[in-house]
Amino acid sequence: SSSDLSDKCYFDPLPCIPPSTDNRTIPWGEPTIQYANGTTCCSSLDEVRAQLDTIDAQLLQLLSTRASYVREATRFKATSADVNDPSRNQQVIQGAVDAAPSVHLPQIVAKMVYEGLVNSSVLFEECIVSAAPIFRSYPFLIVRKVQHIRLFQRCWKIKPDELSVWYLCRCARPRRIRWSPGAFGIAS
Ligand SMILES: C=C(O[C@@H]1C=C(C(=O)O)C=C[C@H]1O)C(=O)O
Repeated sequence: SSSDLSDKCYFDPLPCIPPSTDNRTIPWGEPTIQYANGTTCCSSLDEVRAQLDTIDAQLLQLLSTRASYVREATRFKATSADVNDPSRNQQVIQGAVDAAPSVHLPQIVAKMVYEGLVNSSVLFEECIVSAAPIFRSYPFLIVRKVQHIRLFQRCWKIKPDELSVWYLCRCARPRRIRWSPGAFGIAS
């Protein structure tokens, strides 16, 4: 029956079915969504799209949360070459494809959405890693002249606004040495 054939649309690979040339009278068939209270959906394309818009907004929120963890993953990767983990990508995609039938999700949707998810996440992570400043921390830095700060910056690729770097400020009184955290360029 036609129901047997549409069941196959939930599995990858999709069945080879010759394209239909029928010109149907719409809406055809019966509503395929049943709510717990016994009512059904949907009676118009607008009603379908209103539901899709609500679901897409929920997906967007979940994708945002996922992206924040994807970003967090970069903190455990030393180089941009470490970002892409093909075996983990495959595990994530295959896990979704395998679980799809249990939640009545077409496997082709699971496969392509999760492929897009991991591939785009890798691009996002590569951008984050490339944009991140090189961060080195030092216990202290003895500085008497602004030129020395500039030299240190050049040698160690330290940015002047990195608060982890402290400068030692020698004050007017000899032997009295004061520790000050702060931005470069204002030391004497
Ligand atoms: C998030 C990670 O980085 C990449 C992105 C992945 C994802 O979006 O699930 C999986 C593996 C990595 O290619 C990770 O290593 O877990």
